[in-house]
Amino acid sequence: MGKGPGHFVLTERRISRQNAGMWTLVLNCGSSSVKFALLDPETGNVRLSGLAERLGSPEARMVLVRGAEKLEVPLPTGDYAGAFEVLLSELAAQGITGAEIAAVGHRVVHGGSHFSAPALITAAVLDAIRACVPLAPLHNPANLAGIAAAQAAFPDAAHVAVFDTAFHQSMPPRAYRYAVPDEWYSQHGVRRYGFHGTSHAYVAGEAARMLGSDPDALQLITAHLGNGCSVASVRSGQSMDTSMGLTPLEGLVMGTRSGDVDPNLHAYLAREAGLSLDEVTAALNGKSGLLGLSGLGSDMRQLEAAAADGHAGARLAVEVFVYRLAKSIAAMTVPLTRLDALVFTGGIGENSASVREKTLGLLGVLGFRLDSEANAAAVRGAAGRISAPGSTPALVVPTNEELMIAREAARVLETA
Ligand SMILES: Nc1ncnc2c1ncn2[C@@H]1O[C@H](COP(=O)(O)OP(=O)(O)O)[C@@H](O)[C@H]1O
Ligand SMILES: CC(=O)OP(=O)(O)O
Ligand SMILES: [Mg+2]
Repeated sequence: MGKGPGHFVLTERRISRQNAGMWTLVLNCGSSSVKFALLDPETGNVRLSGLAERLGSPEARMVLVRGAEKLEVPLPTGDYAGAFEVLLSELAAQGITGAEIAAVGHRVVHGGSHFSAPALITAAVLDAIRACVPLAPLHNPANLAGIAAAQAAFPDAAHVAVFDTAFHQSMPPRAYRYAVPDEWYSQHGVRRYGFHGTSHAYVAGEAARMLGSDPDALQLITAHLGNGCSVASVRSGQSMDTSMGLTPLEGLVMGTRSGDVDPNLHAYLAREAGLSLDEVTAALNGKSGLLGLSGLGSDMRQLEAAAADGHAGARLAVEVFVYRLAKSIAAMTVPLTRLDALVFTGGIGENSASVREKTLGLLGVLGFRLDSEANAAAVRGAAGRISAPGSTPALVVPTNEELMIAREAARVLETA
């Protein structure tokens, strides 16, 4: 383990920070992409960030962002190891050695019921992440491969897993239990886990700052609307309920995911269309949602433009997306005694004034009235209140999962 100045010294049970001011690398390894950011968890200052896409294909490439500069690098091997090699040489080019990376914070999608907080990655933690592979077959294997590649590339750093599910471990049984045979829960872990916890927690904290309130006194609904979408009910800084479930397929309409459907769908399509379980599951995850409804694409920007041009499928997709979102937001009021604010975040929540306007338009019953000017201004990273005076407050709060993961990783090191 690292012993030089500026390293975290890892002993079996203890870690001590020898030198502040080191960098934290945040990694979000998906099935075909790696997102990363090198930042200072105290200031949030991002030194370098990037995205490696189309891994596993000959077109694999990495886009590196240094300040205002963007640079595209091909990845001939197309794998995680190749992506880390490019990252290491880019760090070296910037005068940062791997040894200056004190911690690597890994986004891990599914932690099951094992984790209600981030964890220093040990053999036991890796076993627990592996045990959750059947619950997240698309996400967790990629997270594990990313951890292995990063441990090889940055052997002296402390590696910390930050789980999407952890924040939602505070949900009570009435929110996380499904009405199914008890042994499915007790023997197979069939329950609601919820995801995007890092983002829901971050924007709830930022909303409290914007409102000038104590987070412990606030009752919020947070809507994370990216490629994956979920809403959460957050009371006193704790998740009380959320729309995603056993897996990230449940709940809202998403880019390519269906969200809620009738649970008889698999059996019906097997009988009527001769589809296998795997084929239906793959279509519900990859060919449904905005893509399935529009027949055009999964990208909200593209669909809004096509809808404006009169494309019927795009119009329907946006309409169903918004209707289902509003319905889920209404459902998230149930654990609350009042609603202090609704918070929009994620690529769609932070940028689509039109989705926000339509959603609040369906939620007049909850006391929402839009401030159109403020709504139009809250785009491209601008935070703000988009509700009119006297309305139930609605806010736009840009998420920053990377900063939250970096802070969580730093917190694990400080308390270990
Ligand atoms: N200006 C915009 N107007 C509408 N939608 C937008 C805009 N900018 C980004 N989006 C949408 O945000 C979504 C991606 O969200 P993002 O949070 O970046 O995704 P991810 O979940 O992959 O991190 C896409 O549907 C994209 O079209
Ligand atoms: C868990 C999940 O849905 O993540 P993402 O939105 O990154 O796909
Ligand atoms: Mg995102």
